[in-house]
Amino acid sequence: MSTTTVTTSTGTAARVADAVKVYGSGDTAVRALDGVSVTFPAGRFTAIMGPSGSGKSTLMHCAAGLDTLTSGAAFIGDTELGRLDDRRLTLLRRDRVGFVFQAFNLVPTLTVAENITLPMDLAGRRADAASAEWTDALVDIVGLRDRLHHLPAELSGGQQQRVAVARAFAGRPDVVFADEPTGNLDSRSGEEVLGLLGRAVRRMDRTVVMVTHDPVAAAHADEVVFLADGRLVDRMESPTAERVLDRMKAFDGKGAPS
Ligand SMILES: Nc1ncnc2c1ncn2[C@@H]1O[C@H](COP(=O)(O)OP(=O)(O)OP(=O)(O)O)[C@@H](O)[C@H]1O
Repeated sequence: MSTTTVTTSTGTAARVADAVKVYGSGDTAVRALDGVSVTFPAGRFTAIMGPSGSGKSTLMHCAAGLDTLTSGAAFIGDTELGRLDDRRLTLLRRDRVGFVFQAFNLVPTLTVAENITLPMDLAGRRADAASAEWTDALVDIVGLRDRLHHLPAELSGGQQQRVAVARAFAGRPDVVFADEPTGNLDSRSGEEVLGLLGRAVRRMDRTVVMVTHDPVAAAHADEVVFLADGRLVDRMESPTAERVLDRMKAFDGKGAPS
């Protein structure tokens, strides 16, 4: 089954070039990103790791168009985010980007089914037969068919996050950004969610970029990029939890390794 909608000619789902992000100004200025260039290839699962405060969330937010860079450029496909006005940026986020957050962020008054289709309903895309078929397939993939008419509060945390994963992929976005998606889950539910993200990439040609603290979570990715002090300091293909943990130990207490 080919479900890919938009990938670019370069096979790049998202990227940032010479990304600098400075919070505040003067003596209190914090350089959260200090010249990061990184590509997130289409059809791949990339994890972003690094010590606390290294700039992981800032990178994700700027790459996803949730925040703006101080200098440099961020692209979704071939579209440079800094060139879009607010309205076009909002539409791009709605139509081409999916999000999974640590806190699930489901709408409590909507059922599981309504939460999953919400982005498409907002975009007026529900009538499309292919979209309906895709959503139906997603419901099975995330294993929520028997919960479709429940409210989020009636689900476990793991089930709620699976709804959030289905919602993120529902509009067949170019890229899904996940910020600590297993941070609120026990290890079994976390494994289920990570397995889902991995299957979406490998079996359905999706693209995932995930920020995580957890080497076990990062091991589900095809590649890990490591940040330290706002800089990209390493990349690791085909990670294992053990190798990621070893790499992270090198950061302990001393920021970027020399
Ligand atoms: N809104 C903000 N205002 C000022 N400084 C900020 C803001 N957001 C982040 N920072 C600072 O920017 C740096 C990078 O923060 P960021 O949250 O991106 O790191 P992180 O690697 O995601 O950290 P963690 O793993 O602890 O979530 C930190 O020094 C942080 O204190």
